[in-house]
Amino acid sequence: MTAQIIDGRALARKVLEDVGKGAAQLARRPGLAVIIAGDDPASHVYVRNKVRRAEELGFLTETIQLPDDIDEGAVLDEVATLNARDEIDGILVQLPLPEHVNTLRVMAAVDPAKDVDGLHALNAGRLTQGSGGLIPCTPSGCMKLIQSIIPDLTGFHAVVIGSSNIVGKPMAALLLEAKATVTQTHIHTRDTRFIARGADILISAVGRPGLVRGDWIKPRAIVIDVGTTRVPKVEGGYRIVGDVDFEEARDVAGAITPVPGGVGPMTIACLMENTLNAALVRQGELVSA
Ligand SMILES: Nc1nc2c(c(=O)[nH]1)N[C@@H](CN(C=O)c1ccc(C(=O)N[C@@H](CCC(=O)O)C(=O)O)cc1)CN2
Repeated sequence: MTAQIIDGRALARKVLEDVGKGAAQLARRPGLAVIIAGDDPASHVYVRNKVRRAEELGFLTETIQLPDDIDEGAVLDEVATLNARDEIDGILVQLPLPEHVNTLRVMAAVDPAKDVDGLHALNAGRLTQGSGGLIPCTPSGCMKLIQSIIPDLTGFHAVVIGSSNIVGKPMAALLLEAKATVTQTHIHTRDTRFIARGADILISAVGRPGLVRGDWIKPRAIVIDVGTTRVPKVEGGYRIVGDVDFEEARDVAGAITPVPGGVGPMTIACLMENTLNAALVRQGELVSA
């Protein structure tokens, strides 16, 4: 058996098309501001791609580039300035931040109504209660990918490998809200392979290339690979690899996301969707994201 490949680029195009239509209805174009601190090359690629997509949709964009040695107070000042600007609907602080800057304090400073990353405690809390709010982009994209294969997840067993605030935890909350039975693993979990083998839907969000082997996968399961690790090539440059051993997995799984071209493009599309939703709420067109 060869797994169906879930095409993240194609699904992202559809999401972006809908976002474009929604944005065209607004009196004022959505505004997205991105803060990036430091010189991490991958972060710069992601930010450039986000800004490019936003501009293609006609959004107002602004990138605030800060040095690696910026102090936390200065980052908080930038966030406060953006919070106060009416034409900015969405604020995104690219992660990781430099080590000396406390990520949770910066997230807490973002106006929850403009928190298009869904990482403010208020939005994270609303997600666990199923009471709306802005949802982190990668898990939101994963849900769309999963539901493109199984629209109704009631009673399916989902296993989430990884427990980060940005992917693992919100992913588990979304799956629970969709009535799946959820198991979450973390760094101290014993025998992750055994747990993974029980999954109808397996999501790996760890950032360890090749962690998930073919014998970790239940036959016909849906496999969502969130890993995007840059591995240097001998001839120079790099390639992007996921957490899943794709060649082994495709012989066992029912459907699988590729890396690249799976979750990554959906992350950016869902950021655009969140920015539109934040703009709709702020312009009084929607009660809640
Ligand atoms: N504030 C945030 N920081 C980070 C997030 C996030 O959601 N919010 N997620 C990741 C990185 N990320 C977005 O910022 C991201 C990663 C990968 C892709 C993507 O499109 N990947 C492509 C390959 C791109 C390449 O060639 O490098 C793919 O998988 O097809 C988009 C966004 C950490 N930080």
